[in-house]
Amino acid sequence: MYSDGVAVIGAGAFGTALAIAQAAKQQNVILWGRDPDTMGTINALRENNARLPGLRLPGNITVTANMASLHGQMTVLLSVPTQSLRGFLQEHAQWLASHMLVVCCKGVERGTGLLPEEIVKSVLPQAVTAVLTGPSFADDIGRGKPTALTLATDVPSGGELQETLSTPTLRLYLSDDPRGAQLGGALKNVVALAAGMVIGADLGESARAALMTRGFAEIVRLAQVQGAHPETLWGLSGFGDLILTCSSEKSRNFSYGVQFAQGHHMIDGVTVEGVMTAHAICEQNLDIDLPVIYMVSRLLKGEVSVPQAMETLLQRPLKSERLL
Ligand SMILES: NC(=O)C1=CN([C@@H]2O[C@H](COP(=O)(O)OP(=O)(O)OC[C@H]3O[C@@H](n4cnc5c(N)ncnc54)[C@H](OP(=O)(O)O)[C@@H]3O)[C@@H](O)[C@H]2O)C=CC1
Ligand SMILES: O=C(CO)COP(=O)(O)O
Repeated sequence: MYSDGVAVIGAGAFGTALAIAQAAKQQNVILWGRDPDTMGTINALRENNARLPGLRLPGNITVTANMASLHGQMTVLLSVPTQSLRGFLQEHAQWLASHMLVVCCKGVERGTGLLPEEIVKSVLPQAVTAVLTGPSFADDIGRGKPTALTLATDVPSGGELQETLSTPTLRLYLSDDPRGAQLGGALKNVVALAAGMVIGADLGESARAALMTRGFAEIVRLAQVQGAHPETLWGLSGFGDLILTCSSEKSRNFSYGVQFAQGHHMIDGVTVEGVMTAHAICEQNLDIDLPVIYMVSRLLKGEVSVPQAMETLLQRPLKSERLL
């Protein structure tokens, strides 16, 4: 089942890295991107110099902008930004029906509050799906540095998929909680924005640790209310990814937060998933205590400054340190 190879959809940094990693294992890998000129350049250079410079694409990666290259029953890794996922699926639904669709993006859709796998199911109700998430920078994965991720799925063939996608350096742990895994991956980006703002505003590393911990409490709280298993969040897709993203300037979410606090804005065209995810959570008007997540959305909208946000958070009534 799904033994006709691996295709990666989205020739951004992550999609390119996943294709390179899979090329170490699979005989043939397809890397699909929407723009024929861009894909032509990537193919000619055998490098995605715009999104993942310095990494060579092995010869067994077919670089294409043609969805007809997908064939048989493939394992398809969906690596387009969350807010673009629905548009992509609607445009290309006819090519996707027979394949196992593995969602690799991290976020919550604005307007619907849906997680990526739910977006897939809303466009393609019959789709067989899984979620690949956890702590991993594209550059690390592309360079074959050791990485451990969560593969979360309800399908009985999850173990087979785990075998298919694991490589000697990419170690996948199986989970039966796609919802929890996706909430961890989406919400850690919002906390990473906040952590970046703390560092950018020179509020100190102690403040960052406090924010990460209380942000994690919010992630677990929200995930539990939304039907996830709290222990999923203690794993790679939650706690693991939170640590990575809040502590490295390689993270675009963290870096965006740093620059935001210093009055700069990152260039257009850079994927910073936490921005839309923060707003997507807020617009759901959930009856859950989420002070950090809500504050990030207000900061990004310009409703409060970083010093005002910190003062507001510090002045909240004192409480017990219960996680849930
Ligand atoms: N980079 C990383 O280290 C990691 C990223 N991720 C996740 O992977 C997802 C993708 O991120 P990443 O690859 O880094 O982002 P990038 O900004 O590097 O690339 C995004 C890619 O998506 C393409 N794209 C955007 N909209 C569409 C669309 N409607 N149809 C087809 N392609 C589209 C863009 O094409 P174009 O160039 O034409 O605009 C671009 O190639 C995100 O959800 C991110 O959170 C997860 C783990 C690690
Ligand atoms: O998801 C990631 C690491 O696991 C990548 O983080 P950024 O999107 O912030 O770069």
